[in-house]
Amino acid sequence: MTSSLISAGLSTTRPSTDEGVPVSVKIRERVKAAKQRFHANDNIADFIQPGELEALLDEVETKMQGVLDSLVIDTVNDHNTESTARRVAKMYLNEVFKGRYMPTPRITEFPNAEHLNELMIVGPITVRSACSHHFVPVIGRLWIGVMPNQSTNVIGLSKYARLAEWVMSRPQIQEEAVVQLADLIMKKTRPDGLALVMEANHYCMSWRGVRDMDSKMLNSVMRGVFLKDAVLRQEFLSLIPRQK
Ligand SMILES: Nc1nc2c(ncn2[C@@H]2O[C@H](COP(=O)(O)OP(=O)(O)OP(=O)(O)O)[C@@H](O)[C@H]2O)c(=O)[nH]1
Repeated sequence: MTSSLISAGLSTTRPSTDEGVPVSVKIRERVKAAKQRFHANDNIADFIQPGELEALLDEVETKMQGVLDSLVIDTVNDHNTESTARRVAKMYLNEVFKGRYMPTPRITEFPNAEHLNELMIVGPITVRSACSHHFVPVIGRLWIGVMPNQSTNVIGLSKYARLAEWVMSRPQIQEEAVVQLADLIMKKTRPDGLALVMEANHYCMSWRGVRDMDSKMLNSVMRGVFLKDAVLRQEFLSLIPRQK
């Protein structure tokens, strides 16, 4: 009787083997075990367990405080920066890089009852991202052209903007961001064709570095019928009102 009580007590107080292991390490080990990538512009939501995002926020706050300390900023006496480490951690995890940590937005699908296969364009969708190199803003706009498939469902118009936000709210480079978004829309909607144009200001070129205020980066991705049909491609490009 006594011995069974003692062993029961022992088993409830025994420390778990990963106690003290930073939550970022636990998440990283899961991603590695699944042989997945965790580049800056990858989504890792599948590897984060309930409650871990809050623990990750605490961990990033602590590390950010270390950065402020190394920048020799008196966060104890400076009322402006005393909560900056927490603010920056929240901004990264819950706002500007949330597309790494949150699952894919839910997409409402509607039957393509009329078997429509006419060109549809949505835009300009505002792009808010950050460059992977310096973590400073990339702000721009994008246009999406879709040639629906007569036999697949159509998705709600706002969902293009939601998918774009999910992909862009990660550290990105523009060339990879547009390809990621095109792949995602192709996977979700299976249209006959997809055209995507993005133009953006990169603050790493204006706020710092060469400090060129006017140059933008422009790029496009064409898939399916937009690749094969030059007239359709031209129709899309002529309809997007870029100069406004
Ligand atoms: N191709 C591409 N380059 C980008 C993008 N965003 C930023 N860059 C560039 O990435 C480069 C990073 O270059 P590095 O030479 O490693 O960094 P750096 O020494 O800070 O460079 P400078 O910006 O020239 O001062 C810079 O030339 C940026 O302009 C992007 O979306 N695509």
